Amino acid sequence: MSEHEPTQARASTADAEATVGGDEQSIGTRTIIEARNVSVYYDGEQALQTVDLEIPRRQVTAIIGPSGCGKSTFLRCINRMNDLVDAATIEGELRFDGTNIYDPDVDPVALRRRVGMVFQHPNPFPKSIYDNVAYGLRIHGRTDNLDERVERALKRAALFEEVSDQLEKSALALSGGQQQRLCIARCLAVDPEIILMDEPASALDPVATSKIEDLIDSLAQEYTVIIVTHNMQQAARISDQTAVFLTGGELAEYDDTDTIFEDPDSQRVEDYITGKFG
Ligand SMILES: Nc1ncnc2c1ncn2[C@@H]1O[C@H](COP(=O)(O)OP(=O)(O)OP(=O)(O)O)[C@@H](O)[C@H]1O
Repeated sequence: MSEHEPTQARASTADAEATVGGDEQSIGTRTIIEARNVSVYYDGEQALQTVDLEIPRRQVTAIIGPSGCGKSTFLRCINRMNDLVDAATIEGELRFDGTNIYDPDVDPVALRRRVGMVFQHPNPFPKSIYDNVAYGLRIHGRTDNLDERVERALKRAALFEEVSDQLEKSALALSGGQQQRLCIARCLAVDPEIILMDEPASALDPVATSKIEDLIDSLAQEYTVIIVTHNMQQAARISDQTAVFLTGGELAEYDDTDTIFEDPDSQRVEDYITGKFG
């Protein structure tokens, strides 16, 4: 399928890199996130069940499943956003480049610079377009060549051409799709390695959605993208791997996207994919 050609090309690049430097390095190079027995509880109620999952670098991994099955919970584990939820407790290990991000000496703020996040509803600050993108750079004290950094982030988010002559305009005056690409630019400005996206296009119209999908495809050349989506066609179009969570927070199946959609292992996943429930 032609839609999948770019992803196949990315997979080959990752595999080629993975072979550099012997076995140990090859595993470390290809896998960026490794979840081992990750369980999450909210006030003692289990929302994720002993999830084991390895996410490869510089590819798009989709997380799908019915409402309430723990997709966002898993995504929020990867940048420790669940730390901000008092009711949440997490068990197991979640390794980022081999380091357990829940080790006591890991600084969640530093982690969140490396693992950026984009939410369902675009949430630009009530500031100018420029100041939105510069925000994280200023917080992290990276203000040298600020104009260049802002421009680069806007270009990477495929927004620069549309806003280059109005950088001082309020971000809130942009369309919903532009606001979402601005939020992606804000996230990219601080050079993350992973971008978490929680239904980034579900509040957008089809044209804006298609722009976000094209952008995700190009971002995966430089970044690891992990996206939660309710839209199965979207997962099939843009992702290399798909993880299917089912009710109760169980990871039912995880495989190449083509396999999940064309030849899933279990009847339950097939029923979900074919819309029998969910
Ligand atoms: N802050 C919270 N406090 C208590 N329970 C929560 C909290 N966040 C999520 N939950 C519960 O955890 C379970 C998983 O929720 P989560 O939002 O991760 O699911 P989801 O698959 O992303 O759902 P949706 O597709 O509807 O967004 C649900 O039962 C939800 O009610």
